[in-house]
Amino acid sequence: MTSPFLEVEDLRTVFHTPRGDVCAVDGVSFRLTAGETLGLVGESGCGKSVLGRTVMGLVSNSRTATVTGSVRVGGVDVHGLKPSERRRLWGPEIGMVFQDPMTSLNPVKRIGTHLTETLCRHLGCSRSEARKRGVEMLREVGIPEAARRMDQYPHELSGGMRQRVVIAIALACRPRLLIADEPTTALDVTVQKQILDLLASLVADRHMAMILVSHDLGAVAGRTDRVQVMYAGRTVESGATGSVFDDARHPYTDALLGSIPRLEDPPHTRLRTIEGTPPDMARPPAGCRFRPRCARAEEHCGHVSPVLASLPAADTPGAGGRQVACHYPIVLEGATRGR
Ligand SMILES: Nc1ncnc2c1ncn2[C@@H]1O[C@H](COP(=O)(O)OP(=O)(O)OP(=O)(O)O)[C@@H](O)[C@H]1O
Repeated sequence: MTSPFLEVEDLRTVFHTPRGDVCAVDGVSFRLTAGETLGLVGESGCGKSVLGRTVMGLVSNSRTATVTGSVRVGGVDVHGLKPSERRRLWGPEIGMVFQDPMTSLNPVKRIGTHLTETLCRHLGCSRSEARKRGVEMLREVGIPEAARRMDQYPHELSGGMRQRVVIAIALACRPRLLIADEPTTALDVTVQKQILDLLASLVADRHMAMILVSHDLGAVAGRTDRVQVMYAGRTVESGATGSVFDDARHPYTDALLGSIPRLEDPPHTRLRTIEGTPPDMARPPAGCRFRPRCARAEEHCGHVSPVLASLPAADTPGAGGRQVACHYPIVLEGATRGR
């Protein structure tokens, strides 16, 4: 079996705020091998971005945050490193693409400067070599007239082109892991698919591992091998993407999937919505955090937190590794377990 390139074990990220401690990521674990892609999904505020940033080491132990558990990248404990050592992982080991390309690009620097600075700093290229490689990278991410674009400023490019530049920068040092945090949220809907498909094909060509963070289930469907559904800082369900989407077991996953409009639905079909709002993370409810919004909840759910447990292989034919954290998971018709 291939050893995992990324190992996240029982990761907890707690922010110390004036309102009290906010446990944004609460005991999350997963592993990724080279060439494997993971979708992290859930509603706004469930901890997806904080998880991505903690994996990268952008959030670490400080006066305002406490990180426990472990993140190992290529066997190296990210949070055991000094800040300067951690920064050396960014580029050659881990690349990151954020939501809004304008926050990643410096508006007063030319596109070429962004790329050549990254290549010179991390790979020790000469300026002419870095420029040559920069042009190649822009071509690889589908930017026409790449040489001319090198001399332009970010504002001279469309939003989609800017995000392609950010992807080129993130991949310039050939990282082994890419974390893409809502990479298309700020883009026009017609450009979103192009960028997601570009990311998926680059990651496959380079046999990289990728974490695709998204609130949009459609974005991760068909573009990730596995999916991890998060609710209020915790993993509520995980497994092979197709298996989770076809056969959701957690009531939250089921509700999320039910809120996606489908072309085959008759006209005027009402979309299902999830009643209520996610909990205040400074004061999460006791027991199962989804209980106040869950139609299947029993009294017990308000007292005891469900643990993330593996489903029996016989219960999920053809889809090993399914896990769910629910006292009363949805069961297939004809099954004897649950309700
Ligand atoms: N620096 C911080 N200090 C205090 N709380 C924070 C900080 N960063 C994030 N949080 C809180 O952590 C929780 C998780 O935030 P996070 O940004 O990870 O959510 P998300 O699932 O990525 O949502 P979105 O899709 O809206 O970005 C939220 O309650 C948020 O308010």
